[in-house]
Amino acid sequence: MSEPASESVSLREPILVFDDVHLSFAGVKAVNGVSFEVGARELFAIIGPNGAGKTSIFNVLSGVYRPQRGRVVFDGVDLVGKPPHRIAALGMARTFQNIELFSNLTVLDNLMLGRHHHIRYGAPSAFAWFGRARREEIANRAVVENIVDFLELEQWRAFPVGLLPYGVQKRVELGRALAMEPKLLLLDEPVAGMNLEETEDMARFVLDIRDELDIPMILVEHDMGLVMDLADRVMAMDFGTPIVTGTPSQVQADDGVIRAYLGQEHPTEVTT
Ligand SMILES: Nc1ncnc2c1ncn2[C@@H]1O[C@H](COP(=O)(O)OP(=O)(O)OP(=O)(O)O)[C@@H](O)[C@H]1O
Repeated sequence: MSEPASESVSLREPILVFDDVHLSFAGVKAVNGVSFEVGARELFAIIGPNGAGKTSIFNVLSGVYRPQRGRVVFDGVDLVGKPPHRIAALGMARTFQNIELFSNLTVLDNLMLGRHHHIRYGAPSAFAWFGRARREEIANRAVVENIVDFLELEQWRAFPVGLLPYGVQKRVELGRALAMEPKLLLLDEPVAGMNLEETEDMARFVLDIRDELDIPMILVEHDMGLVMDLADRVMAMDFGTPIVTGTPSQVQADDGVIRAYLGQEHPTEVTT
Protein backbone atom coordinates (compact mmCIF):
# COMPACT_ATOMS: atom_id res chain seq x y z
CA MET A 1 0.00 0.00 0.00
CA SER A 2 1.41 3.42 -0.86
CA GLU A 3 1.99 6.04 1.85
CA PRO A 4 -0.48 8.90 2.23
CA ALA A 5 0.75 11.82 0.08
CA SER A 6 1.16 14.22 3.01
CA GLU A 7 3.38 11.78 4.92
CA SER A 8 5.67 10.99 2.01
CA VAL A 9 6.08 14.72 1.30
CA SER A 10 6.94 15.53 4.93
CA LEU A 11 9.50 12.68 5.05
CA ARG A 12 11.37 14.22 2.13
CA GLU A 13 11.44 17.72 3.61
CA PRO A 14 14.56 18.70 5.51
CA ILE A 15 14.06 19.40 9.21
CA LEU A 16 16.62 22.21 8.96
CA VAL A 17 17.63 24.65 6.23
CA PHE A 18 20.70 26.79 6.92
CA ASP A 19 20.90 29.18 4.01
CA ASP A 20 23.82 31.52 3.21
CA VAL A 21 24.45 32.40 6.86
CA HIS A 22 27.04 35.03 7.76
CA LEU A 23 28.27 35.82 11.28
CA SER A 24 31.24 38.08 12.04
CA PHE A 25 32.89 39.24 15.25
CA ALA A 26 34.75 42.53 14.83
CA GLY A 27 36.13 41.54 11.43
CA VAL A 28 36.51 37.79 12.13
CA LYS A 29 34.23 35.89 9.74
CA ALA A 30 33.25 33.01 12.02
CA VAL A 31 30.53 31.79 9.62
CA ASN A 32 31.03 32.99 6.07
CA GLY A 33 28.17 32.16 3.72
CA VAL A 34 27.42 28.66 5.04
CA SER A 35 24.53 26.66 3.57
CA PHE A 36 23.41 23.11 4.34
CA GLU A 37 20.27 21.09 4.95
CA VAL A 38 19.60 18.29 7.41
CA GLY A 39 17.18 15.56 6.41
CA ALA A 40 14.35 14.35 8.62
CA ARG A 41 16.27 11.22 9.68
CA GLU A 42 19.81 12.26 9.04
CA LEU A 43 22.96 12.23 11.14
CA PHE A 44 24.81 15.23 9.74
CA ALA A 45 28.34 15.96 10.98
CA ILE A 46 30.32 19.19 10.88
CA ILE A 47 34.10 18.91 11.06
CA GLY A 48 36.97 21.35 10.76
CA PRO A 49 40.12 22.48 12.49
CA ASN A 50 40.00 24.65 15.63
CA GLY A 51 38.38 27.98 14.92
CA ALA A 52 36.67 26.74 11.72
CA GLY A 53 33.27 28.00 12.91
CA LYS A 54 31.54 24.82 14.13
CA THR A 55 30.52 26.11 17.55
CA SER A 56 29.43 29.40 16.00
CA ILE A 57 27.00 27.45 13.77
CA PHE A 58 25.58 25.72 16.87
CA ASN A 59 25.26 29.09 18.59
CA VAL A 60 23.39 30.51 15.59
CA LEU A 61 21.11 27.46 15.53
CA SER A 62 20.27 27.67 19.21
CA GLY A 63 19.74 31.45 19.16
CA VAL A 64 22.82 32.45 21.19
CA TYR A 65 24.19 34.44 18.22
CA ARG A 66 22.13 36.33 15.66
CA PRO A 67 23.66 36.14 12.16
CA GLN A 68 24.12 39.37 10.19
CA ARG A 69 22.77 37.65 7.06
CA GLY A 70 21.04 34.45 6.01
CA ARG A 71 18.08 32.25 6.86
CA VAL A 72 17.74 29.44 9.37
CA VAL A 73 14.49 27.52 8.94
CA PHE A 74 13.72 24.77 11.43
CA ASP A 75 10.68 22.58 10.86
CA GLY A 76 9.19 25.35 8.72
CA VAL A 77 9.85 28.15 11.26
CA ASP A 78 12.37 30.96 10.68
CA LEU A 79 14.66 31.02 13.72
CA VAL A 80 16.64 34.23 13.14
CA GLY A 81 15.90 36.68 15.94
CA LYS A 82 14.23 34.10 18.19
CA PRO A 83 15.65 33.74 21.72
CA PRO A 84 17.20 30.43 22.85
CA HIS A 85 14.26 29.37 25.06
CA ARG A 86 11.81 29.78 22.16
CA ILE A 87 14.05 27.73 19.86
CA ALA A 88 14.37 25.01 22.51
CA ALA A 89 10.59 24.98 22.90
CA LEU A 90 10.27 24.47 19.13
CA GLY A 91 12.15 21.19 19.57
CA MET A 92 15.87 21.85 19.22
CA ALA A 93 17.94 20.29 22.00
CA ARG A 94 21.68 20.60 22.56
CA THR A 95 24.48 18.99 24.51
CA PHE A 96 27.60 20.97 25.34
CA GLN A 97 31.37 20.49 25.06
CA ASN A 98 31.62 20.96 28.82
CA ILE A 99 29.07 19.13 30.93
CA GLU A 100 26.26 21.46 32.00
CA LEU A 101 24.30 19.50 34.60
CA PHE A 102 23.23 20.19 38.18
CA SER A 103 25.89 18.13 39.93
CA ASN A 104 24.08 18.01 43.32
CA LEU A 105 20.85 16.69 41.79
CA THR A 106 20.26 13.04 41.00
CA VAL A 107 20.22 11.56 37.52
CA LEU A 108 16.41 11.39 37.62
CA ASP A 109 16.05 15.02 38.72
CA ASN A 110 18.44 16.21 36.00
CA LEU A 111 16.42 14.29 33.42
CA MET A 112 13.16 15.74 34.77
CA LEU A 113 14.59 19.22 34.17
CA GLY A 114 14.64 18.37 30.48
CA ARG A 115 10.84 18.05 30.69
CA HIS A 116 10.12 21.62 31.72
CA HIS A 117 9.03 22.68 28.21
CA HIS A 118 6.37 19.99 28.38
CA ILE A 119 4.84 21.08 31.69
CA ARG A 120 1.62 22.93 30.97
CA TYR A 121 -0.25 23.02 34.24
CA GLY A 122 -0.46 26.26 36.21
CA ALA A 123 0.44 27.07 39.82
CA PRO A 124 -3.02 26.49 41.39
CA SER A 125 -3.26 23.02 39.91
CA ALA A 126 0.32 22.18 40.88
CA PHE A 127 -0.22 23.48 44.40
CA ALA A 128 -3.34 21.43 44.95
CA TRP A 129 -1.67 18.42 43.27
CA PHE A 130 -4.73 17.06 41.56
CA GLY A 131 -6.10 16.52 38.09
CA ARG A 132 -3.97 17.79 35.31
CA ALA A 133 -0.81 18.40 37.37
CA ARG A 134 -0.77 14.84 38.65
CA ARG A 135 -1.46 13.32 35.24
CA GLU A 136 1.30 15.38 33.65
CA GLU A 137 3.78 14.48 36.36
CA ILE A 138 3.05 10.79 35.78
CA ALA A 139 3.46 11.21 32.02
CA ASN A 140 6.73 13.12 32.46
CA ARG A 141 8.08 10.47 34.82
CA ALA A 142 7.23 7.80 32.24
CA VAL A 143 9.23 9.62 29.54
CA VAL A 144 12.18 9.94 31.91
CA GLU A 145 12.00 6.26 32.88
CA ASN A 146 12.11 5.29 29.20
CA ILE A 147 15.25 7.38 28.78
CA VAL A 148 16.85 5.73 31.84
CA ASP A 149 16.21 2.35 30.16
CA PHE A 150 17.31 3.50 26.71
CA LEU A 151 20.64 4.95 27.94
CA GLU A 152 21.21 2.14 30.46
CA LEU A 153 21.31 4.52 33.43
CA GLU A 154 19.32 2.30 35.79
CA GLN A 155 22.11 1.71 38.32
CA TRP A 156 22.87 5.44 38.56
CA ARG A 157 19.35 6.85 38.72
CA ALA A 158 19.39 7.96 42.38
CA PHE A 159 23.01 9.18 42.50
CA PRO A 160 23.96 12.86 42.46
CA VAL A 161 25.39 13.45 39.00
CA GLY A 162 28.59 15.01 40.35
CA LEU A 163 29.63 11.65 41.84
CA LEU A 164 29.36 9.71 38.58
CA PRO A 165 32.16 8.77 36.14
CA TYR A 166 32.71 11.30 33.36
CA GLY A 167 31.31 9.08 30.60
CA VAL A 168 28.10 8.50 32.57
CA GLN A 169 27.70 12.23 33.19
CA LYS A 170 27.94 12.84 29.43
CA ARG A 171 25.26 10.18 28.95
CA VAL A 172 23.01 11.93 31.48
CA GLU A 173 23.47 15.17 29.57
CA LEU A 174 22.42 13.37 26.42
CA GLY A 175 19.44 11.98 28.35
CA ARG A 176 18.38 15.45 29.46
CA ALA A 177 18.40 16.59 25.83
CA LEU A 178 16.33 13.51 24.87
CA ALA A 179 13.88 14.29 27.67
CA MET A 180 12.86 17.34 25.65
CA GLU A 181 11.61 14.91 22.96
CA PRO A 182 13.49 17.00 20.40
CA LYS A 183 12.87 17.20 16.68
CA LEU A 184 16.58 17.89 16.17
CA LEU A 185 19.49 17.15 18.48
CA LEU A 186 22.77 19.12 18.42
CA LEU A 187 25.72 17.15 19.80
CA ASP A 188 28.76 19.30 20.58
CA GLU A 189 31.82 17.03 20.89
CA PRO A 190 29.97 14.23 22.67
CA VAL A 191 33.06 12.03 23.14
CA ALA A 192 35.62 14.72 24.01
CA GLY A 193 37.71 13.51 26.95
CA MET A 194 36.25 9.99 26.92
CA ASN A 195 38.22 6.77 27.06
CA LEU A 196 37.79 4.12 24.35
CA GLU A 197 35.04 2.18 26.12
CA GLU A 198 33.05 5.33 26.91
CA THR A 199 33.45 6.46 23.29
CA GLU A 200 32.16 3.13 21.98
CA ASP A 201 29.15 3.31 24.31
CA MET A 202 28.36 6.84 23.20
CA ALA A 203 28.67 5.87 19.53
CA ARG A 204 26.17 3.05 20.06
CA PHE A 205 23.68 5.38 21.76
CA VAL A 206 24.00 7.99 19.00
CA LEU A 207 23.23 5.36 16.37
CA ASP A 208 20.28 4.08 18.40
CA ILE A 209 18.89 7.61 18.68
CA ARG A 210 18.88 7.89 14.91
CA ASP A 211 17.73 4.37 14.11
CA GLU A 212 15.27 3.64 16.94
CA LEU A 213 14.05 7.08 18.01
CA ASP A 214 14.23 8.56 14.48
CA ILE A 215 15.69 11.81 15.77
CA PRO A 216 17.91 13.69 13.30
CA MET A 217 21.18 15.03 14.68
CA ILE A 218 23.98 17.44 13.94
CA LEU A 219 27.27 16.20 15.31
CA VAL A 220 30.31 18.41 15.87
CA GLU A 221 33.26 16.22 16.76
CA HIS A 222 37.06 16.13 16.46
CA ASP A 223 37.21 12.32 16.65
CA MET A 224 37.37 11.60 12.93
CA GLY A 225 37.01 7.83 13.33
CA LEU A 226 33.71 8.37 15.10
CA VAL A 227 32.44 10.92 12.58
CA MET A 228 33.29 8.78 9.58
CA ASP A 229 31.70 5.70 11.17
CA LEU A 230 28.46 7.35 12.26
CA ALA A 231 27.57 10.22 9.94
CA ASP A 232 25.32 9.97 6.90
CA ARG A 233 26.85 13.14 5.50
CA VAL A 234 29.71 15.37 6.59
CA MET A 235 30.36 19.07 6.01
CA ALA A 236 34.05 19.98 6.35
CA MET A 237 34.81 23.61 7.12
CA ASP A 238 37.81 25.88 7.38
CA PHE A 239 37.93 29.59 8.26
CA GLY A 240 34.14 29.83 8.45
CA THR A 241 33.56 28.38 4.97
CA PRO A 242 32.52 24.89 3.88
CA ILE A 243 35.23 23.08 1.91
CA VAL A 244 33.05 20.14 0.90
CA THR A 245 29.81 18.43 1.93
CA GLY A 246 29.27 14.77 1.11
CA THR A 247 29.41 11.19 2.29
CA PRO A 248 32.20 10.29 4.73
CA SER A 249 34.26 8.67 1.97
CA GLN A 250 33.87 11.67 -0.35
CA VAL A 251 34.97 14.03 2.41
CA GLN A 252 37.97 11.90 3.44
CA ALA A 253 39.21 11.83 -0.15
CA ASP A 254 38.79 15.57 -0.73
CA ASP A 255 42.03 17.46 -1.39
CA GLY A 256 40.80 20.61 0.33
CA VAL A 257 40.00 18.67 3.49
CA ILE A 258 43.38 16.96 3.50
CA ARG A 259 45.10 20.34 3.05
CA ALA A 260 43.06 21.91 5.88
CA TYR A 261 44.08 19.12 8.24
CA LEU A 262 47.70 19.02 7.08
CA GLY A 263 47.98 22.56 8.38
CA GLN A 264 47.13 21.19 11.82
CA GLU A 265 49.31 19.83 14.56
CA HIS A 266 47.94 16.28 14.00
CA PRO A 267 47.90 15.71 10.24
CA THR A 268 46.71 12.11 10.57
CA GLU A 269 43.47 13.13 12.33
CA VAL A 270 41.43 12.98 9.15
CA THR A 271 42.30 9.35 8.45
CA THR A 272 40.26 6.70 10.23
N1 LIG B 1 32.10 35.43 20.97
C1 LIG B 1 33.11 35.59 20.11
N2 LIG B 1 33.78 36.74 20.02
C2 LIG B 1 34.78 36.90 19.14
N3 LIG B 1 35.21 35.94 18.29
C3 LIG B 1 34.59 34.76 18.35
C4 LIG B 1 33.50 34.50 19.25
N4 LIG B 1 33.07 33.21 19.06
C5 LIG B 1 33.85 32.70 18.10
N5 LIG B 1 34.76 33.61 17.67
C6 LIG B 1 35.74 33.43 16.61
O1 LIG B 1 35.09 32.84 15.50
C7 LIG B 1 35.92 31.86 14.89
C8 LIG B 1 35.20 30.52 14.89
O2 LIG B 1 35.13 30.03 16.24
P1 LIG B 1 34.33 28.73 16.66
O3 LIG B 1 34.41 28.64 18.15
O4 LIG B 1 33.01 28.74 16.04
O5 LIG B 1 35.23 27.58 16.00
P2 LIG B 1 35.18 26.01 16.21
O6 LIG B 1 35.27 25.42 14.86
O7 LIG B 1 34.02 25.65 17.05
O8 LIG B 1 36.52 25.73 17.01
P3 LIG B 1 36.85 24.58 18.12
O9 LIG B 1 36.97 23.30 17.35
O10 LIG B 1 38.17 25.03 18.67
O11 LIG B 1 35.74 24.58 19.13
C9 LIG B 1 37.23 31.83 15.67
O12 LIG B 1 38.14 32.67 14.99
C10 LIG B 1 36.83 32.41 17.00
O13 LIG B 1 37.93 33.05 17.62
